[in-house]
Amino acid sequence: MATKLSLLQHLSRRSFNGIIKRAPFSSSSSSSSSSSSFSSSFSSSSSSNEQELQRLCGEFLRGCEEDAAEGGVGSVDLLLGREIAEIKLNNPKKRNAFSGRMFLDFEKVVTQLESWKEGKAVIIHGAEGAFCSGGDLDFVAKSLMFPAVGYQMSLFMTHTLNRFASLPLISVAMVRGPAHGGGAELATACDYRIFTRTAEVRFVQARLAITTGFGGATRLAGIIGGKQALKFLCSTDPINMSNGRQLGFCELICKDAEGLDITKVWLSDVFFKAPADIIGHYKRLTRPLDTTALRQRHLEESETFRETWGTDRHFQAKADAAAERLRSAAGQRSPPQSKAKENPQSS
Ligand SMILES: C[C@@H](C(=O)O)C(=O)SCCNC(=O)CCNC(=O)[C@H](O)C(C)(C)COP(=O)(O)OP(=O)(O)OC[C@H]1O[C@@H](n2cnc3c(N)ncnc32)[C@H](O)[C@@H]1OP(=O)(O)O
Repeated sequence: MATKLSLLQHLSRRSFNGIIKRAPFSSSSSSSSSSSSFSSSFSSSSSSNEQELQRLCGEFLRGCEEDAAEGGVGSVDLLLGREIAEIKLNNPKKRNAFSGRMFLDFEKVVTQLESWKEGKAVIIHGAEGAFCSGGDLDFVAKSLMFPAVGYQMSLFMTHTLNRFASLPLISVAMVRGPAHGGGAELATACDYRIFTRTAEVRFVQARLAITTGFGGATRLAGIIGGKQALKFLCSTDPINMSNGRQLGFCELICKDAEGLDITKVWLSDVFFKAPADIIGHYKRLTRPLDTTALRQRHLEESETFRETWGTDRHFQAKADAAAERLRSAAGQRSPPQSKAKENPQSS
């Protein structure tokens, strides 16, 4: 097994050599469609750190562009309404997992929202009965299983989610179905969460022998407190309709079919008496006092992620999790009588 794992890692490294060797990202380069807008929201420290962040994020995006050029699946769609924008994660065959193309799309959507002046709120949701199952495991296996590249992904997503969280809009994650791994982290980047009855937020990273990569641990602790966050991150237990409100993680629970409508009504009832610019001011005035410490913690989270990502232990845990999913899918498919035969006392 060890040889197999090392070989896989070697292959992953090779596939990213091209990306790592390419010319460093520069914010002035206009050739790359994705390199448009890294504002300075990640770190308030020196400009050389800022440049390094931009370089690493740019390298990650160029890898995503390659995936998109090779026909990578899925999209992140933006619908601008009069007061509310909707971001739809759209990769339903993979439970809206994030492909390279979707990482690219997401960054573009955040850039577009940064210049949307009329809006009051943004709702993020997933297509067809799921919120988001984290990173696309096929894209991850093909391209990312190398600590340096995992680190790029982590910096990129943390930075982009910080930009998203800083928008002068009320943000809501409308969670229907699974929000696992990076999907759970995405839900923590919103001001509020509304659950449907099937919502299941699970930080499954510990089972994969990795830590959170998109700033989710820091954010979860900010939402439900450090003591509770520690429990859900280590146990990988779900946050769902039975504990979500009590934890202060979600505001409301509604039927699956009504999720979007209820979210819009709730936004309008609670927030929309205020004009858009006043909402923007209050978003700014209610942000955490010590953003420098927060950013520092996010950087620490990305560095911890790099230590755990792409190790033999991670490969093994990922393979075990995949085998477990196959076993449980096969179990669900087997007819009830054969189960009864295996365990005659079960009826
Ligand atoms: C980036 C990293 C981070 O946090 O930093 C992460 O995100 S780590 C976390 C990475 N994510 C995960 O480990 C979640 C893996 N997925 C699951 O546990 C499960 O699929 C659930 C999300 C609970 C959904 O279960 P459910 O029974 O509803 O559906 P299912 O398992 O039959 O999945 C339907 C189809 O979607 C695919 N599928 C599901 N999740 C996927 C993913 N993340 N990447 C690629 N494909 C995925 C399945 O392989 C299957 O494909 P076929 O129809 O072809 O069989």
